[in-house]
Amino acid sequence: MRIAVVGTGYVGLVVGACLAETGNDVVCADVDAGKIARLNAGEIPIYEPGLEPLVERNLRDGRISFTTDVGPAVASAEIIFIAVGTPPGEDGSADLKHVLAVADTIGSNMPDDGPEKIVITKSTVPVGTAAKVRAAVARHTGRTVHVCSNPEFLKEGAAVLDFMKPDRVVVGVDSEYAREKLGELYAPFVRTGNPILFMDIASAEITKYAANAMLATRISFMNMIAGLCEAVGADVTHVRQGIGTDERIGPGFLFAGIGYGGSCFPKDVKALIHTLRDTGVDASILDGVEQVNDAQKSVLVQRVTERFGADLTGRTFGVWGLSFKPETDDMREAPSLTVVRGLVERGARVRAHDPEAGHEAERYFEDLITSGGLTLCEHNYDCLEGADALLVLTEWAPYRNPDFARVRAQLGEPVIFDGRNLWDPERMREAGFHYVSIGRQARAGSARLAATA
Ligand SMILES: NC(=O)c1ccc[n+]([C@@H]2O[C@H](COP(=O)([O-])OP(=O)(O)OC[C@H]3O[C@@H](n4cnc5c(N)ncnc54)[C@H](O)[C@@H]3O)[C@@H](O)[C@H]2O)c1
Ligand SMILES: O=c1ccn([C@@H]2O[C@H](COP(=O)(O)OP(=O)(O)O[C@H]3O[C@H](CO)[C@@H](O)[C@H](O)[C@H]3O)[C@@H](O)[C@H]2O)c(=O)[nH]1
Repeated sequence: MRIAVVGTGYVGLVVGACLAETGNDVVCADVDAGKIARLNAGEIPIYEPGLEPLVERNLRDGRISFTTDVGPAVASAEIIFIAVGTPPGEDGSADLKHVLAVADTIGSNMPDDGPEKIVITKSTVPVGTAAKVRAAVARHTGRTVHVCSNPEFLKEGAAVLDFMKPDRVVVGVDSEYAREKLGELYAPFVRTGNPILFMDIASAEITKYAANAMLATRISFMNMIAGLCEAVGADVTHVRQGIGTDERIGPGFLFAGIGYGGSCFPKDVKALIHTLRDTGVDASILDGVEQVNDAQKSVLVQRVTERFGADLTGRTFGVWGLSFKPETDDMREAPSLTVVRGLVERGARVRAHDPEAGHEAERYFEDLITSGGLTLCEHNYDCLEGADALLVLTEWAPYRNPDFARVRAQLGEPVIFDGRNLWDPERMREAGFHYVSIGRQARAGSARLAATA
């Protein structure tokens, strides 16, 4: 099938490459000329495991191409994916300006004849958006288009695998033609028996937000329980195992940490709250989810000030991990933004390392780097030179089994604040570290119940 994917970011590029891999003829269009130039030169602008060989192979075999000419790309395609960003507006609602700009381009480039066209919202968009896309196209043309909602559930860091072997494909349609075409398009991806769930468009649009909000709720719930564990001297790891083995709950997405980040959960929870309020539905569960998450991002800075005092002037801290999670260079809404800024604002200097997000960190922390508050290090051990303590913010694999003797020798004091619960508290204590993690030890002054037990 001839496919156009408009928006060649994390989602658009993965969708385009995976659809090319199954034999489709794909053109990826984006208004960012720099990005398209790099892609045409065979360079992948993001770090995403497995993506580079996929793009290379399909580029070489002529099944994928990249262009800034959005108009001709959508004019010649029979299936058009809209995969542009839907950032939060000032009120938290999803800003649809890029989506509707693409719809406008589709309408104004509609050929007078040729095969029927399917327009798919792949971007995460609030319920009711398909109707707005349809209206934007219809302003330019009398031709009918089949507008569908096909939300994407891929995770960064595992995007190619998630798209190739999805748990499910959700498709909101209101025509038999679109249902058949999308059934054919996705057939190679659901061969192993995972379902394509066809439904009405509104339900598909809501499904995406419901999935992300449910996952974000689990995380905030576990961070709340971690706070309780710290207050009474219990261990959130045991609680996680204790509840995750109940098959009604399941083991995934129950890891306490320093809050969820990334380009999706924070913005999608906000957008769903906005939709709920707009429609007069109580949003208090999600208000709580956000509140817990905002507080959780500051937990490590609080622990640092409990140990070193509110004024951190003259202190230096080593930081391992800046991306919002491992296996990605993405720093959008990363907890590291709160933690690193929090330390520097209190007078500290930070020496940080990330295996892939260095170039993003240069952008996000330009001011701190210029002022000397933050130094980015080539190697994770370089961060520890002259540092008072180490903070672990992202659970990258190379951080999991460090040379603890070297860590101890390099640190001014053997103090580690672990935001991702990488190590066993007892073993860390035996190794001579003052080790602070999330929800696994009673906090000084808050071990009320444990002390009285
Ligand atoms: N990143 C994820 O893991 C993920 C997963 C599922 C769904 N989503 C959703 O998918 C959408 C895209 O997310 P992303 O992370 O890929 O965003 P992104 O910012 O990485 O990419 C968006 C791209 O769209 C381009 N663009 C903007 N306006 C355009 C226009 N008018 N014409 C052509 N190109 C245009 C931008 O230049 C950019 O390259 C969002 O709605 C997001 O919520 C993201
Ligand atoms: O038990 C957990 C699991 C995750 N996280 C954090 O949650 C955030 C999001 O993680 P993850 O969901 O793995 O990453 P994303 O790439 O943002 O993917 C989410 O957002 C995408 C965009 O909508 C969806 O497509 C995916 O299904 C959904 O998992 C990260 O900061 C993680 O550190 C935790 O704190 N505890």
